[in-house]
Amino acid sequence: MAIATINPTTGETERAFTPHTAAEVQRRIALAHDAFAALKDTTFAERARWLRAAADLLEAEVDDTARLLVVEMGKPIAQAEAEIRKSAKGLRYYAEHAEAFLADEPLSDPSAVGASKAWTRYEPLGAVLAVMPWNFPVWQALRFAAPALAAGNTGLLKHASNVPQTALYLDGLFARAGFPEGAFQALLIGSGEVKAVVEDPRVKAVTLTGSEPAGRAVAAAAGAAIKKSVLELGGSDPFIVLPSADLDAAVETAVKARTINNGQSCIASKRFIVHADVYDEFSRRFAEATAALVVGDPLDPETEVGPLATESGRDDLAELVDDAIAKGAKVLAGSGAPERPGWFYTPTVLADLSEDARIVQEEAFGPVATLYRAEDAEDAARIANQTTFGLSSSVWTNDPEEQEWFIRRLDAGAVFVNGMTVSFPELPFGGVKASGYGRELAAAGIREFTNLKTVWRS
Ligand SMILES: O=CCCC(=O)O
Repeated sequence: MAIATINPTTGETERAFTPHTAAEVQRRIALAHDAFAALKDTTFAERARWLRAAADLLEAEVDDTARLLVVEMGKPIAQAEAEIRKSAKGLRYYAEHAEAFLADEPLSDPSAVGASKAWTRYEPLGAVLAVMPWNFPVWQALRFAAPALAAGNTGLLKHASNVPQTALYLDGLFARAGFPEGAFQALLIGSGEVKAVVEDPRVKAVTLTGSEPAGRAVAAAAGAAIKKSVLELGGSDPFIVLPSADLDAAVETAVKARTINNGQSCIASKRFIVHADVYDEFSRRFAEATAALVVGDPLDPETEVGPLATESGRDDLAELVDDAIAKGAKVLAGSGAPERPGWFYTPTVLADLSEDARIVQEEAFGPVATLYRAEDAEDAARIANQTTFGLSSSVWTNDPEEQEWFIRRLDAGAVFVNGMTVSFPELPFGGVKASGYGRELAAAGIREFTNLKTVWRS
């Protein structure tokens, strides 16, 4: 795939980039390696000051950067601004908390191990490679960068090929904020070059947010080199509605949850599993609200759903829908690409899916919802757990026992009760099953790329 900004609203190539040469990649890895030697001896306070300065820059430049996001990947402008502000918040969060998260932890009774004192200490690892996706091109990269840099690691960003200008913006951000040269750099390379970077002895670990095949390839390379990896892969998150739920809130949130970011979020609710007692009403209202969404130019503040980010993404989504319809699915709203330039897909609701429809198992990365009728809570949990994914989940019930039952029963990295699945700097983020392993954000996220060193003193 070419490294280029191709505007999804028009289909026009706005700017193309020459990939970094092998020599330039080597130079950048060396710089990241050398920068680590400097960064690991800086204090938490110094790194916190630079993280706050980076947050200030993000906020001051939000208008231009938000437009860049819209041009590169098509999300509605207000959502682009919100993403940048959330990223600034993430930087400030680690500026505030990194030192406490990585504080030494003494053993309360060192005599139990024959020591006068024993403790654990978190130390940074070195240069970490981050392979990041285009769907939240600032937030995803910075939720890696903030804890990594706060801990004293350096970062190398291999961003998605369709967001090169965002990658270059982030490449400059941390140096402008005061971090040592080389602390955070972008590599303009294709996915074929990633394995060699993972294998480079100066690169100590890798994190990837992206597709399952990409995750398998990167994890295999990291495993062969005995390096730590964190994977955040796809999801086909369930949104479960039970009879005691507040239906108004559930319908409103369901529409937002499925179509935020033009339907391209790993933790978007994708499968709507509704108890038979409320199925007819929920599905009617959900389909009506989906059909009423304003689809259009993402730079227009009235637009609720813009184009998909890539032509291939739009075509893959259309294939999934066509396959489901061919196998008997009922279309309650939308379906098909509208007649206009760019990579739009009409927000769609499908019901009565055949078990062998691909969309029942595969992730629909766009504004397409599937509806399932559940006979009871047990049936709802069965449907929710039937995919290979396990990223997040949302369950709507006002019965406290039912809430607790679902928290235990859902195979997912997170359960949101009566709310939309969202990431927060304060909460760990990650999945189980084919959605990946390891955690980003919160204390767990900063500890992933550290050496937990045990110290024993006689
Ligand atoms: O695409 C993954 C979700 C990103 C997020 O909302 O943090």
